[in-house]
Amino acid sequence: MTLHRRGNQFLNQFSCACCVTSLGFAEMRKVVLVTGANSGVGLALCERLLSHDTEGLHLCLACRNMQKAQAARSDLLASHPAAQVDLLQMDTSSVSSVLSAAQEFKVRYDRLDYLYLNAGIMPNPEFDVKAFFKGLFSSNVITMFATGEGILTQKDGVTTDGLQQVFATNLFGHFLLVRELEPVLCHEGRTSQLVWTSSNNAHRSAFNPEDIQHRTGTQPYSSSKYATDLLSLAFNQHYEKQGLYSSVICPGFVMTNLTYGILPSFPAILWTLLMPVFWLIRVFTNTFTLTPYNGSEALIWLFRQKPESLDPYAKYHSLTSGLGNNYTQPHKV
Ligand SMILES: NC(=O)C1=CN([C@@H]2O[C@H](COP(=O)(O)OP(=O)(O)OC[C@H]3O[C@@H](n4cnc5c(N)ncnc54)[C@H](OP(=O)(O)O)[C@@H]3O)[C@@H](O)[C@H]2O)C=CC1
Ligand SMILES: CC(C)=CCC[C@@H](C)[C@H]1CC[C@H]2C3=C(CC[C@]12C)[C@@]1(C)CCC(=O)[C@@H](C)[C@@H]1CC3
Repeated sequence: MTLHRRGNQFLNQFSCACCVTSLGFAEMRKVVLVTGANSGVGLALCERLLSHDTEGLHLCLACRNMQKAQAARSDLLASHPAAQVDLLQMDTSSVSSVLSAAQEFKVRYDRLDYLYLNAGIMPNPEFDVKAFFKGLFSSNVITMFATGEGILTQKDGVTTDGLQQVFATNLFGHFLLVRELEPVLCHEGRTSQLVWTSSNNAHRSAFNPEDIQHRTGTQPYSSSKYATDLLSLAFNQHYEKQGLYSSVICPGFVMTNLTYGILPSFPAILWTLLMPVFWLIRVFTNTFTLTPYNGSEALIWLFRQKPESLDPYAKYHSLTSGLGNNYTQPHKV
């Protein structure tokens, strides 16, 4: 009951926004928190951050499953033994878990320089084979491959807090996290960055401001990503004067647990056999980044930028050329 009330209280704050260590000061390592860091794009980002700057960073992996988190930490330390890598238990779909993780974070660290809001799900996806083949022979074929538009729907669930699962996991838990971490994110004389993993699949048509959780539709994933884009814009306005900057990225189409789940009956070997087809498609659409390493390009690119120089109205895309070269390109949201 109490949880429901707290959830609702925060949900009200959220709606408004959407509709428009142990480390001491002596140690000046930048603190980076990554959600959904134990696999896919999040793990590749951690690896690349450590390759970029092993000594200057204090990395904190926020994961719901501590066994997977330990495995990811061991992998990272195997290639970067001098790195500082901590774990934080957090389930972004649960209000109480996010609140206690944020509390724990504030006890452990007194600063947060980069917050990567990356955890995400696309549960019970349904792939419309008929629409896919129709799309293949239409003028929209490139858009279909770049965005997945018109060929994917999902069946959503409800969390124990009474929120829609996709909304809670992809967006609301992250919203709550940012609000709770304000004291470590907003510091005078220092800037911090929020970086959201959004998607090309974010469609305005899927988002209904009267139903921000997408209780009644079949595209909760698209809706949650569109709301992510809106929220980032709103955060930029809200935190402008406090030195906190927010950006959204799309990693492109990446082979990860999330995408394997789209065709669950497809054995892993078939995905591997399809790789030459995907490389060919990449010649026509540079959004087929395919590997988590390539997909994390825009995330690492943003890490290297001065946040003041970023366009708050842009979505930064990880792209891979037909020849396999990675680059980042902004497109207006
Ligand atoms: N793959 C793609 O083509 C694209 C992906 N994206 C986005 O990229 C992001 C990363 O996904 P990707 O790397 O592809 O997929 P993965 O499934 O590999 O990674 C998703 C990560 O999110 C974590 N996660 C899921 N639910 C929760 C939760 N309730 N609490 C905490 N962590 C959670 C997962 O943890 P666990 O291992 O425990 O499940 C995992 O670490 C997502 O936001 C996704 O929407 C956007 C566009 C394209
Ligand atoms: C079986 C063959 C030959 C192809 C399968 C194609 C689709 C499974 C695939 C084509 C474009 C992909 C895509 C996504 C999922 C898988 C596809 C539909 C996403 C929707 C995954 C999640 C995202 O956030 C989008 C950016 C992706 C867009 C492209």
